[in-house]
Amino acid sequence: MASFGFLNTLFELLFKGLKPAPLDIKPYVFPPTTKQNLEYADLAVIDLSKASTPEGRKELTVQLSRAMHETGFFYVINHGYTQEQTNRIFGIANLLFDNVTEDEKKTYTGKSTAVYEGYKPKQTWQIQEGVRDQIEHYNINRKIDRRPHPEAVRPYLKEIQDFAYHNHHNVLFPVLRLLAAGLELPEDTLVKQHQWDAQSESSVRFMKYHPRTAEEEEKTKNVMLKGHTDIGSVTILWSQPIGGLQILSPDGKWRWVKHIDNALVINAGDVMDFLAGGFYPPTRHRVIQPPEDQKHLPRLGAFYFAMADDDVKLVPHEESPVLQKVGIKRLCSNDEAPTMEHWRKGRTTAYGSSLLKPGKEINVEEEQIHGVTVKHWN
Ligand SMILES: O=C(O)CCC(=O)C(=O)O
Ligand SMILES: [Fe+2]
Repeated sequence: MASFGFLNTLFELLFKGLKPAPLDIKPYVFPPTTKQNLEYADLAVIDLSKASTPEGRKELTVQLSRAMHETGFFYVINHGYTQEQTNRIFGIANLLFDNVTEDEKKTYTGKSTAVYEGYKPKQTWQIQEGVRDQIEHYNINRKIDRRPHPEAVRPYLKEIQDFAYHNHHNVLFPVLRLLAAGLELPEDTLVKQHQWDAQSESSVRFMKYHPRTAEEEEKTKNVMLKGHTDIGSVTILWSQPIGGLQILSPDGKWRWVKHIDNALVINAGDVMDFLAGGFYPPTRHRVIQPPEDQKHLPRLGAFYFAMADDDVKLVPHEESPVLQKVGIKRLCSNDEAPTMEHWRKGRTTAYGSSLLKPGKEINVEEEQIHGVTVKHWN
């Protein structure tokens, strides 16, 4: 036995000696936050570390369900990733845009119109007056080995997989439990509709907004990503210092979302509206040109877009005592309700390419997806 131990140690020493140095990446340096005085939205800050005790969960349920019901956006802090881990994810994200040739990007560009996979090149979406977007994104299903990925990120796939897992289990699940508790439903009601192992498109997305020409800015009135609601149930946005994200407050005013170091910005999408019978409405938001002192900089983002499992029928949880009290706001009848898969395909295929019709409200355009009116804000 002893000699085996010795051989093992010798082997390990030799092997370690031959192993390449740990792979390092150029750290992504976050630019400074804006010095401009902007009108910021007043958003609740949820300390997720409190979710580990029953008393903490009680407190968070009230705080979070009110934020989701009234504002639709909130911050999460103490989510379990350190600032260093977050910085590293942004460093890896940046490789996908800066360290991959245009040719290789073409190879990994998503071919499907019904799901985002791989790259979405710039200029695929209509914004206004013939101007198209300057946003690149790279979308990765949480089961990251479902597709191959560009060479530049292959050494970091484990970290991207861990990132997806962390978003799903350590952020999405606690949030879904608190949202269910806010509807007085069993804690796991929404978690069961978002299973890690189910067929679903819950995905990581890295995005890069490139600065635009003065003409593009003028024609779009500085809108980089039109006002919209998200397709899925919950969106987790990893806060980064370049401004531009705005939410439409209930008083009809667009307000900026302020950056908080290593915080998450979380919002509900259409699917939460369906499942919660209107109690957690999807938040209307957009991205405009960053403030004066940042507008020359590219804007890098990291997100987790959670969707329900593909086979989930998007009907409200009528059994909720809260919904029975306040009433259900239906988007369609239960008979006509789409499944998650139908909704995703309908929304993704139409996004940025369908012909929008003027809506009833000013500056609002509309389209019909599976008989449900979807609005876009200018
Ligand atoms: O870039 C952002 O801050 C928000 C992006 C967004 O709203 C989206 O991709 O749905
Ligand atoms: Fe969005």
